[in-house]
Amino acid sequence: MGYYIAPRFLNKLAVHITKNFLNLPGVRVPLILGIHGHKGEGKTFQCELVFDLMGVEAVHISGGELESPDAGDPARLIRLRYREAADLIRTRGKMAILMINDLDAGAGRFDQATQYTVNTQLVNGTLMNIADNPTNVQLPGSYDDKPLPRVPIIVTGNDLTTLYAPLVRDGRMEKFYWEPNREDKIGIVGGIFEPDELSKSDVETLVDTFLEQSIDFYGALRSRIYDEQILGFIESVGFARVGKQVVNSAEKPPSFKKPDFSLSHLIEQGKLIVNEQRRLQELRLAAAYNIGASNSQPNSSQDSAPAPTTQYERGNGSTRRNAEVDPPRQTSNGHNYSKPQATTIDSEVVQQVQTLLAQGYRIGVEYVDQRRFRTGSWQSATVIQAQDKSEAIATLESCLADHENEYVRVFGIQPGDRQRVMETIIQRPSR
Ligand SMILES: Nc1ncnc2c1ncn2[C@@H]1O[C@H](COP(=O)(O)OP(=O)(O)OP(=O)(O)O)[C@@H](O)[C@H]1O
Repeated sequence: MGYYIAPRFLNKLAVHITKNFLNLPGVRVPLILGIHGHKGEGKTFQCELVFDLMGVEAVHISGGELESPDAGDPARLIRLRYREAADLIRTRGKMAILMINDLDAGAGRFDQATQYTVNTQLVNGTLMNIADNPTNVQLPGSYDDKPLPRVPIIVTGNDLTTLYAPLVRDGRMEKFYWEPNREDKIGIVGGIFEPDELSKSDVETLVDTFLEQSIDFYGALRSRIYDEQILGFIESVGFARVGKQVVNSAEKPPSFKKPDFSLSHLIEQGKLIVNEQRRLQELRLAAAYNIGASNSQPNSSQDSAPAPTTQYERGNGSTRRNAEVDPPRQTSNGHNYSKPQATTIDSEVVQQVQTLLAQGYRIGVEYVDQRRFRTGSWQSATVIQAQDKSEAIATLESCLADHENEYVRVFGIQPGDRQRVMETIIQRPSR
């Protein structure tokens, strides 16, 4: 496969790395480069391509390593890996960097309801400390007074605003928002399909047909084209024997003839993948399961109304409607629901809010525009702290007004483990 690196990406990374190895008089160079943007757009992959091209040694940490049951472990790991990279520079005389993938997944705070753990605080603090003193990074229990070479740090993430704000300030972290434009996509997709001899115009048509899709989609599409042949192979060997044939087999590995990489076939298969994405977005089975789970909460308040068990869809335009909501109802213990006030919000949503508040949940609100809806890149609008239903509904109404013509969803945030329940899309843009 002919890998293509978008020139903007290459330039940004090459300058950041090189600048950190130069001694520019009177210039304070940020140690960290934060590459952020939507998922699957090739942030990590292209970093690796740049490291290969430039002969840079990369020492990795992934976001998943930044939590641990033992407080302090991840911060120690960062210092350890930083010193490993410094050692590579010293002993091999090569450029080396520390690469932290998906930093926000490990050290971010996704909404006001998620708390910093001791580890996330320490990780943010450690990175700040290293950015301020890159030549003096010590491990607990020992002190090395020999200054270290400076090791540039590259972090990737979807939303770096979830990190501790002083860490991302300009002196410490240079930011690079990566969103490939049409030209970048044509170059990258051309590289992905290079072995399949797709013409330039076919690549352009493919990109234009699925312009909203991330780079990841095209890799998945290429892999999917092989599915028909693989199924043919499984059927020829037999479903029961295929395991023996492909794992530790003495026989020659199967070979496949070149599948149909015609443009029309690619578009047809691409549409199937898009349909699957759409179903995933719209079905939201997890939300339905959560609703079921929250219904069976043993300690749910007696005053709370039964939670709706299914999601509902809007008709045309928006889910919101002008409604004088439900009349007061009486619970089994004789308590009245207070009569809801007139609101522009659908009565089911009002009831959902009431249920969540009664069960002690906080209410998260997220929004996303039409384009990002397809990639599932929801952003936090607010977490409603109000205990009082009218106040909560008023906040929700103002959120809906702020995000008119965008998707808006609400969900309950369980106290303690902060799990989401009853996630429901309450507004959809009118097209
Ligand atoms: N330049 C490229 N050439 C070929 N394939 C690429 C290129 N860039 C990305 N890809 C494909 O896209 C996939 C996703 O890329 P990558 O994991 O780097 O995305 P990301 O932006 O880091 O995503 P996330 O934010 O979810 O971690 C890769 O596994 C690869 O298949």
